[in-house]
Amino acid sequence: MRNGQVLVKVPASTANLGPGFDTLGMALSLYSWIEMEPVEGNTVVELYGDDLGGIPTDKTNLIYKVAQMVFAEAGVDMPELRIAMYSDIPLTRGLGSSATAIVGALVAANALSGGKLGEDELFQIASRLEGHPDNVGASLFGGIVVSSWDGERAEKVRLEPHADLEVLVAIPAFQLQTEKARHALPAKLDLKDAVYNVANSSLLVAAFASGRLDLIPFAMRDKLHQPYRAPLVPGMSVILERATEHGALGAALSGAGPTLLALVDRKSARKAELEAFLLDTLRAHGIEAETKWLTPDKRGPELTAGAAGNQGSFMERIKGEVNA
Ligand SMILES: Nc1ncnc2c1ncn2[C@@H]1O[C@H](COP(=O)(O)OP(=O)(O)O)[C@@H](O)[C@H]1O
Ligand SMILES: N[C@@H](CCOP(=O)(O)O)C(=O)O
Repeated sequence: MRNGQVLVKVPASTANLGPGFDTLGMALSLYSWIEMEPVEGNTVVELYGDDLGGIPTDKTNLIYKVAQMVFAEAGVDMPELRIAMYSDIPLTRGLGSSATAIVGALVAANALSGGKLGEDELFQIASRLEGHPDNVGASLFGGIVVSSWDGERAEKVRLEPHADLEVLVAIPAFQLQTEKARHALPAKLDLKDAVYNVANSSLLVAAFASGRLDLIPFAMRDKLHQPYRAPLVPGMSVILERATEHGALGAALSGAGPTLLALVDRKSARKAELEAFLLDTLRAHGIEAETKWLTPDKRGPELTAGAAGNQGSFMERIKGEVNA
């Protein structure tokens, strides 16, 4: 067991990117910070940030439970822990907050147990815990991650995002549990719709891999999950249909929603128009939302090791990075 603290900065993620349900993920420049250190006495979980209300601060916390799994897997005795977390990622909005917590806990606990588990082992555990590999893959490897999980093993290829890709998200003021949005999906699909999605998801991956941003408007269309989730997010159908008329390369529900996401060419002169279109459309459907301009995160988790009993508060240690 390593002494001292470890601090991990983990990116948020957007899953699916339209047609790539449970397969495509992209890391985003919106972050959570998780600090972990073994302590004498009892485990404490400190949560900072406006949006973390309701998350348990005892040993039922997801981060603690994931750390427990890592220590068991690495064959190391479970220590009592001090866990601190600050997050700029809104919870339950389709920006992969649960994946971020899982990945941050895995990376931090693995570092404390001497780095016994490799990246692939962490990816397997994370996919199993999350139940799909798209968000955890993006948060763990950064960039755009194409993954496939058969219920036992996940494989992935990471793609470097195009330098001109920018991302606009409109985050509605209401929460939507991923589980609820998964229950809105049908048990069976029409063959025509399945073919449509296989084709578009494959084309989208090829477009990302070859830098063909011009193919995004065509390839980002989906018939597998978004039509069924549309009733859960008023205004979503209009945004998905018409965002390209307002300067987007393509638009999608981010993960299971309710956040809506538009891919944009960084050089576009129509960013203000697009942002107004998203906000006005949601407002016309009775939904207040907040927009953020983001970029794809290319680094994945960033780990810093500090000394035990570091001076200053957790927030002082990450100050300067938050909202940077
Ligand atoms: N830091 C955290 N500690 C504990 N649980 C968390 C943390 N972050 C997220 N979660 C759990 O994940 C849930 C959100 O996951 P989910 O419904 O998949 O939405 P999303 O991942 O899109 O934000 C939260 O309601 C909470 O239970
Ligand atoms: N592929 C999943 C992605 C869920 O992402 P989240 O960020 O909403 O948790 C799905 O579409 O259900």
